[in-house]
Parts: sequence; structure tokens; C-alpha cells
Amino acid sequence: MIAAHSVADVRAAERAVMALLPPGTLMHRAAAALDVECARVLREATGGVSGRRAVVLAGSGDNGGDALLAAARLARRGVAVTALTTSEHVHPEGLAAARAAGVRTRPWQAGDEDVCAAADLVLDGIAGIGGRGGLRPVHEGLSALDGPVVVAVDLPSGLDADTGAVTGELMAADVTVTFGTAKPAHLLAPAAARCGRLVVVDIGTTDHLPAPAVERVELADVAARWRRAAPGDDKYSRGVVGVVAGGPDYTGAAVLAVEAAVRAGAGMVRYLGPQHPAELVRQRRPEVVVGEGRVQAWVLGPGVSPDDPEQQDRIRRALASGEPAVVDAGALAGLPAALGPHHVLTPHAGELARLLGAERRAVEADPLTHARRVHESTGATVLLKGSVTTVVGERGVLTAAAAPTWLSTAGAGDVLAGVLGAALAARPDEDPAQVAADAAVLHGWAATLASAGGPLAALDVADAVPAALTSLPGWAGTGG
Ligand SMILES: NC(=O)C1=CN([C@@H]2O[C@H](COP(=O)(O)OP(=O)(O)OC[C@H]3O[C@@H](n4cnc5c(N)ncnc54)[C@H](OP(=O)(O)O)[C@@H]3O)[C@@H](O)[C@H]2O)[C@@H](O)CC1
Ligand SMILES: Nc1ncnc2c1ncn2[C@@H]1O[C@H](COP(=O)(O)OP(=O)(O)O)[C@@H](O)[C@H]1O
Ligand SMILES: [K+]
Repeated sequence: MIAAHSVADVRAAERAVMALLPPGTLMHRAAAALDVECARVLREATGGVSGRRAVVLAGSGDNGGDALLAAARLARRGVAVTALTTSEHVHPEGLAAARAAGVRTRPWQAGDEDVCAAADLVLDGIAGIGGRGGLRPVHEGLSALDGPVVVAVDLPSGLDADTGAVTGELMAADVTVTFGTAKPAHLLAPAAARCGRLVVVDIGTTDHLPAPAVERVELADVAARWRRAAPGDDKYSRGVVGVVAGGPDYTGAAVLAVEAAVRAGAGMVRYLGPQHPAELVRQRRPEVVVGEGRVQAWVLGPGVSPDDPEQQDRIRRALASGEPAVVDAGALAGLPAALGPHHVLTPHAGELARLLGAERRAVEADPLTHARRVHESTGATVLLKGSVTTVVGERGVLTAAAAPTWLSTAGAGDVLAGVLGAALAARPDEDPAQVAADAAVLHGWAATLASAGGPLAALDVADAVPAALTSLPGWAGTGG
């Protein structure tokens, strides 16, 4: 798990630690880590460090201070460093240290993008957690920078650290070195994709940080939590999944959701729907029971038309049953007023936009804010799908990343719904948001195996789920 904390919590932790240490200690720790990371990437990119060229961009705040102190250290390693200051006021101690170490310093001028482009490395210290709004107009040319390795100090300048919203031009980083803890922007779409490789450096604030604002769930977390079949289990105790999916038009969604629930370890799957998809489901999965009966969790809506009265009636009754439910696709169309955290809505950006009466583009620019709005207005857990999947639940925000881009294929969402249904049925006493994030991570990992770097079919993802489980790091060591 990677934890991210809000700016307010980071600043409070910094104050608490600084009260116990000589002034400047944390900034020197940050600069030391930047120096080490910059040397590493210079070596990787150019085969050496001494004699290489670096441009350090330093803004008005402490982010610029970090950058200038790092510039001094790099200069002492023999790097030819130019520091371009983007404000009249920059950190005085940092500036003095840089000059004393032989760094050439001068104010940023129009056209300096070319100076940056000619360097081996650019260190972006224009703004950190105090920044927002994207790059200022005079620096916007940096968004098209091509050539040097870009290392961001704390985060790419102009990002809103708390939301991950991208509201202007940014200089995308190859590596982001952040201090004490990750910030939400590092883990959330669309900002995460601009941060490159994330390096979180311990500067001594960890013990002063409260619960994280956002957590990224990783493969090892899923291995530790995914419910195994135990000697005392039977098919009912392992969880029965009821699937209301498909209709006359979209028969395949029923097959995909059912297949995924079976592959993800459901004790039993019941299918409810019209005859044609039911026959296809039976052909593909003879294990499935067609018809009503007790279930521990529902998968509602894949391939269901809003105009299908029988399927919509089944969905309504399932939502009122008190059992946990995945609420997907056609089940999102007519949500009842009474929803709770055990209802996991699984929209993509377009569906979430429709729920809010918002523009899809607005959702894509700031997924967290929009997903949170739906969580707050419905009371349901919200899993917003995308290259980064964002889950907003009662206890906070979780993300799943690292799915291959090939997963953006028709039917992939139906597979996620089935995997999540099996997980909710098997883990009835756990936080539904946690279960949902685990399912999304497993789904992405199954897609990675199914894709092997190339195109994949949604059904391949479902079929890769058992292998994905057994290849999770730590699966064997944690009871698998
Ligand atoms: N907290 C910690 O534990 C530690 C923190 N540390 C470091 O401190 C950093 C936070 O420092 P900070 O508070 O001085 O804010 P920071 O982001 O440098 O500058 C804000 C100023 O930038 C400006 N500005 C704003 N937006 C802009 C934009 N789009 N484009 C250009 N400029 C923009 C605006 O000033 P203005 O230009 O409006 O005068 C604003 O006042 C943090 O990220 C980390 O690196 C480490 O040293 C170790 C421990
Ligand atoms: N660019 C991307 N990179 C990785 N995964 C993606 C990307 N775009 C979408 N996904 C994932 O692919 C799946 C698509 O689901 P969805 O949009 O519901 O498709 P469908 O409705 O066809 O089943 C989701 O799990 C989503 O998180
Ligand atoms: K920065």
C-alpha cells in the first residue's frame, strides 16, 4: 500500500517535527534525497554524473529552496548546474549555497525552454504543495519539453496536491521525489500519469502523520486479504453470487460477468435473466444455477437495458434486499433513493457524468471530486473506473493503478463486476470500499497476464483471474 496525506496533514507533521530539530533540517534531508536521485537518473540516462549538464528551476517557496540546495550538492559532484529563478524572491540560504558551490544563477527569461531542452536533466522546483493552476503562462513552454530527464521536486509544479486535478499545462516528470509521504495527486488520475516514477523519501515526519487521505492498493495487499477456501468451507459459506445481467441485446455481458465471478472463487453463481442469455451462460458455465434463491452478493446491470422491465424489477428487489451489490451499467440508470455503503456503484467517467448531470470531460479532469460527490449524495460506495480506478467509501479513498492500457476494451467492465461480486460475497464483514479496490487491483493484474504487452479480450481477463491470484506476491506465504 502507498499512503498519501493531505497538504494540511503534511504541514502539521512538518511543524511538529521542526519544533524538535534545528531550522532547515527537513529541507536539507529533502535536498540530500534529491541529489542522490538526480545522480542516479543522470547515470542511467547518460552513463555518468560529473560533467553532465543540469538546469534547476527554483520558485518562490520552500520547493525552490529544496531545488537550490540540491543544485549545490549536484555542483559539488561536478555537474554543470544552471539555476533559473522563477521569482524575485527565492530561498536565501538555498541561493547562497548554490552560488557558493559554483552554480550559475540568474532569473528565468523568455526562451529559456531552449536552455532546459539542451540539458541532460531538469529539476523542477517551481512550486510544490503550495502550487496550483498549472504552469504560469511564462513557463507554459516547458509542457512541451523534449529531451532531458525531468525530476520533479515533491510534485510537478502547478499540480493541486490534494485532488490530482489538472487545470493547466504541466511539465510531466520522469521521476518525482516526494518527502515524508506521497500526496493525493501522486496516486489520483489524471495527475498520477504526469508524475513518472514515484520516490517517497523518509524525512522523519512519519510518526506525526494521521491516517492517510488516499491509499493505493498494491498486489501484496490483495494477496494478504483475498479470502481463501478453508477446510471447513462449503459452497454457501464461500459466497453465492447472484448475477442480474444481459438481455435480448447484450447477451455477452451476462457470460462475462458470470465467468468472472466463477473464476474469482465464488462458491456458487446464480444467474437471473431472459432465456437467450441464460442459455449462453449455461453453455459456457454448466456450474451456474439459473433461477432465484439465496445469495450473499449481487452483480446488477451489465448488459441490462434501462427499458427491460423484468430485469429492472429484479435489480430493484436486489437493491432493497440488504445484501451487498455491484451496481453497474444498466443498474445505474434508475438508482433508488435508499442506498448504502454496501452498494458499490461501478461507473466509468461517462456514466458518472450522467449521474451528476456533468460533462464527461469535467469528470476526467478531476475524478476524485466527482466520485466523492456521488458518494456523498447517494451514500453508496463509488468505484470510478479508468486508467486509475478511484474508490470512495465511508472510510476514505483508495486507488488501483497499473492496469495495462489494453484493458480499455469492450466487456472489461463486466468482468470487473463479476470479480467484485465474488469478492463481496466472500468478504461480507469487510469495508466494501476495501473489497472493491482489491477486486480492481486483481482485475488489472489479470489483464496484465492476459495481455502480455499486447491486445486482450475481456473473456481472457476473466480466465486469467486464477493465475493472477496464485501469482500475487506473497500469495503462497499468506495461506494460498
Ligand atoms: N511540508 C514539509 O514537510 C516539507 C516541505 N518541503 C518543501 O516545501 C514545499 C512547500 O513549500 P511552500 O509552502 O513554500 O510552497 P511552494 O509549493 O514551494 O511554493 C508556493 C509558492 O509558489 C508560487 N506558486 C503557486 N502556484 C504556482 C504555479 N502554478 N507556478 C508558479 N508558481 C506558483 C506561489 O507564490 P507566488 O508566485 O504567488 O508569489 C506560492 O506561494 C514542498 O512542496 C516541499 O518541496 C521540504 O523542504 C521538506 C519538508
Ligand atoms: N486507459 C486505461 N488503462 C487501464 N485500464 C483502463 C483504461 N481505461 C479503462 N480501463 C479499465 O477497463 C475497464 C473498462 O470498463 P468499462 O468502461 O465498464 O467497459 P465495458 O462497459 O465495455 O465493460 C475498467 O476496469 C477500467 O478501469
Ligand atoms: K515542483
